[in-house]
Amino acid sequence: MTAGGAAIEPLVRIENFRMDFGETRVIRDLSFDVRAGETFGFLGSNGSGKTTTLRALLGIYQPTAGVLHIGGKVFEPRDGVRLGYLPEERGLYKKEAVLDVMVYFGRLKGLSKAQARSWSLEYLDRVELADKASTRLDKLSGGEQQKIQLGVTIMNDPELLILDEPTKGFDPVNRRLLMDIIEEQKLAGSTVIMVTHQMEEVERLCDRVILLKDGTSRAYGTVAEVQEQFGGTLYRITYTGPLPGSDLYEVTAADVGSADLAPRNGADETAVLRELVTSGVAVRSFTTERVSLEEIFIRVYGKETADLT
Ligand SMILES: Nc1ncnc2c1ncn2[C@@H]1O[C@H](COP(=O)(O)OP(=O)(O)OP(=O)(O)O)[C@@H](O)[C@H]1O
Repeated sequence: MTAGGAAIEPLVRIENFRMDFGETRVIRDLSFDVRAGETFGFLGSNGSGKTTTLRALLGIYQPTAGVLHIGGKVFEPRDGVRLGYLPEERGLYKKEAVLDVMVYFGRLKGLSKAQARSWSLEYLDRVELADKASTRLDKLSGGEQQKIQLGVTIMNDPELLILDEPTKGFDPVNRRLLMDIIEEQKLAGSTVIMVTHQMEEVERLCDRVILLKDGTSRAYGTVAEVQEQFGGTLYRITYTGPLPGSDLYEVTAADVGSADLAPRNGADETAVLRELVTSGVAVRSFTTERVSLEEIFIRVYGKETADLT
């Protein structure tokens, strides 16, 4: 709310979005918003409709029904917010030299040739590709090409950065480098929408998230709120002896002598511990952990979904 009490229009607003491809309904009824300045995690299993939603938001697909607005209106490429979009399908002009391709895109995005060149050289240095400036793009590895594509995406200092699986196919070191670059964009004030399957990236970067399932929202809110929706905490125990089932907890992970227990039916730490001891489990350690997004993801999309609600 503003000081005067008027609601602030979110930068992205999606309301009652529906998307059919012929007879197939991919998005059923999806509503969420993305506020200016936040980093928003767009999560869901393969084929749940994330890319479809982004394409409809950017006018690549015509929605079957619903409102998809950026900056209060339907997106128009050359009008409105400055956008950086890293699509799921990658591809740049592969027969040209890296620096030439970057400068070309910089010019398309409104930079002068000198600005595009100096920005690109600095970026190439940052992503450890300074020695590849004159190399043809198709001589670069897949990950190296992706670094160039991310550079092209962010070089116009976008107000809204939409990244469809930005770190897909990267090794851990380069993934961290890419995350650092995205975080810098966030700190510089960009609004970021990020599709990712990497929960540690979400926990590191995202202010709010949505989990898409069966064409609609399964969970939505800040990372802490989503964790709370899924019980908030779990109990990690080490023990000896058998571990019986109980109405007070669900075993969500188990190894030899250790297990994670998600409380059920309103049980708290004391109730779960008492239940374990009463049923003869020799508890060696008992700690309370915050349920991770990874765990939530598995519960929503894995075979235990039926036990959730
Ligand atoms: N143009 C299209 N015509 C028909 N079906 C489509 C089209 N585009 C997407 N789909 C279908 O819509 C569903 C959602 O696809 P989408 O690419 O949006 O999923 P996603 O959540 O981005 O998946 P992933 O995580 O695997 O990238 C899939 O079943 C896909 O086959």
